[in-house]
Amino acid sequence: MSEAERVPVEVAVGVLVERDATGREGRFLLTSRPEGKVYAGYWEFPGGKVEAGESVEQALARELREEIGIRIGAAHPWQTLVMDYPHARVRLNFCKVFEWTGEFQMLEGQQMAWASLPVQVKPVLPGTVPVLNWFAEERGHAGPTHLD
Ligand SMILES: Nc1nc2c([nH]c(=O)n2[C@H]2C[C@H](O)[C@@H](COP(=O)(O)OP(=O)(O)OP(=O)(O)O)O2)c(=O)[nH]1
Repeated sequence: MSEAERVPVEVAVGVLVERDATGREGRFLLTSRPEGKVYAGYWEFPGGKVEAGESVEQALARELREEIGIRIGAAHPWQTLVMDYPHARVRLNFCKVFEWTGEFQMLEGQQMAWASLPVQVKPVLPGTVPVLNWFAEERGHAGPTHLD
């Protein structure tokens, strides 16, 4: 099958963003991919594959509970992006999340980092780079968005 014909796997991705009292957006949460997964150790936004019968929002709530131990409030659909990796073609459904409850627990042995631009943790996953560019646009950030 050619690249263009591969049906994308739907992925729900949570972009947790801190907001101040005026609603201005601040730091966002990055997590590292656990050992044993493709791109282990690369930094991304938490999330995972949508299972049969689930909506993106349901998948996101489940993944964030399973992976980082929190319960989320509303998921706000933000951007979508299809990425072709050698291992899979994925459609990333990025949702912003501003409200959650519970303590963060890295239940798969990941690491977490509250980040702002330019992101200091590395390496970042290829699918993370466009998100940093969207943040840069929204925030009027000029210059690099992450370290190489
Ligand atoms: N979670 C997440 N996945 C991303 C991001 N950017 C990106 O390209 N991806 C890709 C990597 C993977 O190919 C796919 C997500 O699959 P995954 O392996 O994390 O999903 P999962 O937790 O359901 O994993 P599994 O049950 O199959 O082990 O999307 C991102 O920011 N977050």
